[in-house]
Amino acid sequence: MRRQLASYSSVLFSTFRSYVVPNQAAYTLKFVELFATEIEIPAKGGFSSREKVPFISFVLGGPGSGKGTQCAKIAHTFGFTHLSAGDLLRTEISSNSEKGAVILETIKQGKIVPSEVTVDLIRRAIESSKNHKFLIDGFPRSEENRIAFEKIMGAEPNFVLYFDCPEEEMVKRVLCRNEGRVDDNIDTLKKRLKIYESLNLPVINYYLAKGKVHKINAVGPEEEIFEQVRPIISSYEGACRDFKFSPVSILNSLSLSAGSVQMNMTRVMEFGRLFLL
Ligand SMILES: Nc1ncnc2c1ncn2[C@@H]1O[C@H](COP(=O)(O)OP(=O)(O)O)[C@@H](O)[C@H]1O
Ligand SMILES: O=c1ccn([C@@H]2O[C@H](COP(=O)(O)OP(=O)(O)O)[C@@H](O)[C@H]2O)c(=O)[nH]1
Ligand SMILES: [Mg+2]
Repeated sequence: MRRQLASYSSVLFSTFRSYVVPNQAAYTLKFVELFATEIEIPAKGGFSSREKVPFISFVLGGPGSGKGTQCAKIAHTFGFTHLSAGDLLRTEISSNSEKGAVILETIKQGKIVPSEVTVDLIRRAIESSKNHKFLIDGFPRSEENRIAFEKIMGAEPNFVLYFDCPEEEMVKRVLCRNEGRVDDNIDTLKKRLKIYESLNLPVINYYLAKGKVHKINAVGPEEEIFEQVRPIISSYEGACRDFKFSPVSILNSLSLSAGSVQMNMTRVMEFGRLFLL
């Protein structure tokens, strides 16, 4: 069972407010103690207060549904950083690293690269960016991917865009894509479509049940599809702008597992300070 700290917020706020404040330092200390009794500091991962608190959208849909095309438009119009998991993996292949050979073989077979490899590439890309709002395109591709991301990053997406496209249309687009990709051929595509149905749709359903998914009809001219996307992204603009420094963002970025509540202590301190200053 997983819980988000945000769900504790009302309890925490009321508990927090109930303290009498003789001075700020004592107040902060009490606040930290309040958390310290129930937290476990993760060995790695998560974002410290000195780092950014990322505002994250996962962008999902089958191969050829138009994720990359629409992400480019969103990034251009709204200033998101577009992180395509597939592109990150392809860059790793080009670097001729040991991992690259394994990734290439996996992609050729239309299979999913081990989660820790992909999450690590995404984490590095987020951490090395000056931006704080990200589109993560084509990830997570399986429940295992999703769970690994949430565990390693200590964060859930703020929302999910889902490009819903009939298989026939996806096949037509991928086979015409002409980007020289090793996996854009009918044999690999058939495997990718099967994996999409069996492993990726459950991720979309998971976030649907959490009310985080915006479903887009991906058939039609690119510009018309973007007109469906535009108001959705606009609706998050205020939240994005304020997100970086708001206490809610800090809460939202902390994902807690029952039994092993995980949190970065420095973020607790930051949270306390936000209330006191
Ligand atoms: N709305 C659309 N109608 C027709 N073709 C499209 C549309 N959107 C994207 N494409 C084309 O389809 C192919 C797949 O699009 P892409 O954005 O790469 O999808 P994905 O990242 O989901 O695999 C590309 O060649 C792209 O130019
Ligand atoms: O999180 C990811 C993203 C991609 N891939 C691999 O990379 C391929 C291409 O992914 P991409 O997102 O570029 O394909 P698209 O859906 O855009 O056609 C996939 O079929 C997988 O083999 C993966 O293993 N994990
Ligand atoms: Mg793509």
